[in-house]
Amino acid sequence: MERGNLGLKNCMEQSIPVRVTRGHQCRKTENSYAGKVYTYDGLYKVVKYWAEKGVSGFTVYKFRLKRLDGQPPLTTNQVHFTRGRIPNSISEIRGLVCEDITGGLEDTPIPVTNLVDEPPIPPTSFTYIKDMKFAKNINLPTNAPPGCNCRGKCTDPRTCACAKLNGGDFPYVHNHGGRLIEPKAVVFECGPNCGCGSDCVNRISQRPPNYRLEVFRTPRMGWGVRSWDYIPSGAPVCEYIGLLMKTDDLDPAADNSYVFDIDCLQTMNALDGRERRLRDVTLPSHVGKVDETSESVPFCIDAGQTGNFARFINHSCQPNLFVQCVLSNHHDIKLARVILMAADNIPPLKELTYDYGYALDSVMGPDGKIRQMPCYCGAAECRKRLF
Ligand SMILES: C[S@@+](CC[C@H](N)C(=O)[O-])C[C@H]1O[C@@H](n2cnc3c(N)ncnc32)[C@H](O)[C@@H]1O
Repeated sequence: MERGNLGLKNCMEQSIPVRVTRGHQCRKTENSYAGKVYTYDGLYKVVKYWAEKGVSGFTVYKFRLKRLDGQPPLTTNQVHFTRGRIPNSISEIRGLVCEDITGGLEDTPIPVTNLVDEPPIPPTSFTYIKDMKFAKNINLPTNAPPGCNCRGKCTDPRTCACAKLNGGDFPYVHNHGGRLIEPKAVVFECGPNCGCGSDCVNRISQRPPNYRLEVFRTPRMGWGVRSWDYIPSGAPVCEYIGLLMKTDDLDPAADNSYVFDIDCLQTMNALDGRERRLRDVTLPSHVGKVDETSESVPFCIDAGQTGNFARFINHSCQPNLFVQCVLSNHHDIKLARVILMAADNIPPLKELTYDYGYALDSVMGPDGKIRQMPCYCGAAECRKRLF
């Protein structure tokens, strides 16, 4: 015996458990280069081995493995189960109430389904946009950062000026269409004055969303969003798009459920420690000061009337997305782009969620009284209140 066979025999004789990984065939288009998806099955004990003649006449060793008790149930069946539920065409979508909420604006249509209401209704009173709108009194900085001198794609972090802003390396890696290596205080992407093109690894969040998404009616949280595709950890899912405006101009009496405060300080502080986040980048002085003493943030994105699908993403106390502030066209941190990124490997059909970041008792009604909202995220560690 040699290599794997010998290893398994030794594990049996010395009672050492082995880790089992199973390979499942999948279409090559489903985010797999090899045409296989692998799932971890857990720890097994090798209970027996024997030799047989294989089909080509060689001796083949076979092993019987028994799964150890006390481990979480196998997820192997779920891999087949969720794939089986993903529609192949519009006519297969159950509960379809709108074929494409984007009205053709996004490259991939986003259908809306409702299997909850009777009669089923689509979302109302909102217009889909895919690019940010700006309130009249918002002036984006006009002096775009000088950028890098790279050509084509940025590849050498030692010479790329944008990599230097990110602490000396590129924040993203290319694989799976581009993934953020780890959450950062702020990500500096390449911008209009950089020599590189749209394929550059340091422009990943500027590319259009490339997952097959669905807006669906949840039983208790209104509309929600899920993906039919597997989303790898660190992949940008979308930018929060709506009307960028001054927070002071919000009508306190209006329904502000779709307002996202551009609060990079809060995301840098990892939502009061609820999120894992490294303070690994010292902010260059030119990005503008985040006022650590101020209670309110100067700018917000209101997606109430107009917005993209990010406005339908619900809160969870154990979310699978996180908020990443990104600077590209300018370096004013108060007006950073808000990108939602995968915090985990997200299997198909799992609802996409992020932590809205509210501190409890922090939301006041127009009457000045504290408002409370129950949380229905269903997470094991749910705080039971959104705010
Ligand atoms: C940005 S919207 C999200 C989309 C929304 N569900 C819809 O139907 O359009 C925020 C609102 O969704 C609801 N919501 C989001 N997450 C929730 C949660 N975990 N528990 C209860 N309601 C939630 C609340 O009504 C909240 O004000």
